Amino acid sequence: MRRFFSYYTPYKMLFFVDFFCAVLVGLLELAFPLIVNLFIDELLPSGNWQWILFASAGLLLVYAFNTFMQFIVTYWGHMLGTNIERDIRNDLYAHIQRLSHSFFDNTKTGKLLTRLTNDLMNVGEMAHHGPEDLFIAVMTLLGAFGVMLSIHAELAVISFIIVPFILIIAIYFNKKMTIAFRELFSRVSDFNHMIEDKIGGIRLVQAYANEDREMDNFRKLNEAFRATKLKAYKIMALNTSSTYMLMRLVTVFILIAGAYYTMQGELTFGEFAAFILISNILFKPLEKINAVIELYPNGIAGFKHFTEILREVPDVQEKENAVPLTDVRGHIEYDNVTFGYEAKKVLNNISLTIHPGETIAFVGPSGAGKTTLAALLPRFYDVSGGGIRIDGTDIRDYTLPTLRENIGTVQQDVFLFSGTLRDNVAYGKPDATDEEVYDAIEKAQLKSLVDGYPRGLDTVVGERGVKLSGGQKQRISIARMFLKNPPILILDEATSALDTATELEIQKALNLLSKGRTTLVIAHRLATIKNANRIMVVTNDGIVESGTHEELLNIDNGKYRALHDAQYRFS
Ligand SMILES: Nc1ncnc2c1ncn2[C@@H]1O[C@H](COP(=O)(O)OP(=O)(O)OP(=O)(O)O)[C@@H](O)[C@H]1O
Repeated sequence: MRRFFSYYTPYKMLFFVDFFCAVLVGLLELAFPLIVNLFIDELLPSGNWQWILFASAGLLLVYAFNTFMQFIVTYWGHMLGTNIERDIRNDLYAHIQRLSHSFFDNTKTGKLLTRLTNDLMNVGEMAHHGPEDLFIAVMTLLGAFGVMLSIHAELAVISFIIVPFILIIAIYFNKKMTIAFRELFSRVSDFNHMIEDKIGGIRLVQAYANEDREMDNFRKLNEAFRATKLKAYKIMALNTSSTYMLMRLVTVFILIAGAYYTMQGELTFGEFAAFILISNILFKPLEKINAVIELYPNGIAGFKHFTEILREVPDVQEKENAVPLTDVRGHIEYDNVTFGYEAKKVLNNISLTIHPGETIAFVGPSGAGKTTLAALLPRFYDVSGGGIRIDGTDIRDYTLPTLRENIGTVQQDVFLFSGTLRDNVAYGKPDATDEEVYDAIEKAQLKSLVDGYPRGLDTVVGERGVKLSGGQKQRISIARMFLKNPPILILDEATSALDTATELEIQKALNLLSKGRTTLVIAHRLATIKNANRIMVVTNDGIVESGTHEELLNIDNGKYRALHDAQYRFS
């Protein structure tokens, strides 16, 4: 709760103005019953029209003032809520961005989507309505009770006898609603995850003609969602209707007791009428309390989810005294490196040295750990044993952004953002000029593609680059790398999606790019890495062979030779 209230701190002024106006709005509602009292007991018997008009004008003024206050409460109150919602969302997104790859390996994107949208909207509503409505309600109840007391103490107490019961019922249902909404939240999250997954994979669904099966799954989830929602609404309906009944009991109590006291001469007709009207005003704060009680579980569940993610500590952390990685020579050492994904051990005591400017290729069977070996260098994951050094310093001693700025990775799965060609290429250097972007595009053999589009660099690539071919996407990621210009390169199957002719051209470009840079190449097609300074064969037993293409071919019964023979057997 302390964390929640800390979000109000920057908006103290807004909060107090909103609160003040809200209380005025609540209390000024009491003007009407009081004026009615005055009308019936004083003004009507006197027959003085001047006073009647004067009192009516006074009431009109109160209403005009209250209208203005209403505007402030509704607009500024929601401004407070939306400001807090925005701040929490910014904090959450900033934190999510800092989390490590392992978190994303194990977290559904749909869940994060729910956290960032639905959950926080509920938190925003609670932030605004929660304290404000409760406070208005309490103040209006106290104000009403005070006015009632000043008119007739006994009747005031009778009128309020039921109020505690209404509050007890509200608290009882609040507990039930909290549980129901927690379940509902989890369903929304499942739902978002499914939509994200299945709509993202719609091409696969259609290719396998699996629409009916997916529709069945969707129906089941949708039905579970409906059932959970209905459960929550049932509790809500029970709460609203029982509160309604109790509130109407208050009116009946006042009617009976008020009639009695009026007949006894303890109450004037005007006071009796005022009591009845105040009992109607009482409903408003009680309904507000009820509304907060309905809102609260949503908001609290949303905020709890937010704090859960905030408590996630990134596996990969920057040391306090980390230094920036600058003037990189590109000397890399893997020293007895051990690593595993959770329980699964992938790398065992790997040691290797890569000299500045060298191109080292990793080949070997699928799943042996080549990609993992490279992913440890930019610290997407941290080693569980041993260490990796760049230019003699452990990579954990460098600041994370400078380490990653100096390492460029062209991956097997190219991710393009929905946007233009320019946006995607310039992602490597957001402040790049058009000349620089064109230069990178030319080097990545993309010029003819860009020139072929009427809108050139402003061509929209579609979600995840769906309007481009695999080879084109790969060349865009290579163009990005030309712009980023890092001293250390990781090319993970960088040319795998290219036809042989384009591959040769790109290979030339990549050779140019890797000149003077330390380059780690992961490749299955041996033709692309023949000229590497050294080739390492990685298997489940670690690095089993190392040498130049020729040296490795000459090893009798060698693994590299076997891979080579298998690839060239039919050529
Ligand atoms: N994020 C992950 N979480 C858990 N296990 C993983 C993860 N990424 C890879 N693995 C596992 O680690 C092992 C090594 O995977 P890696 O991708 O490094 O192999 P690779 O040699 O690059 O394979 P390929 O040549 O097919 O790309 C595999 O068994 C794989 O299933």
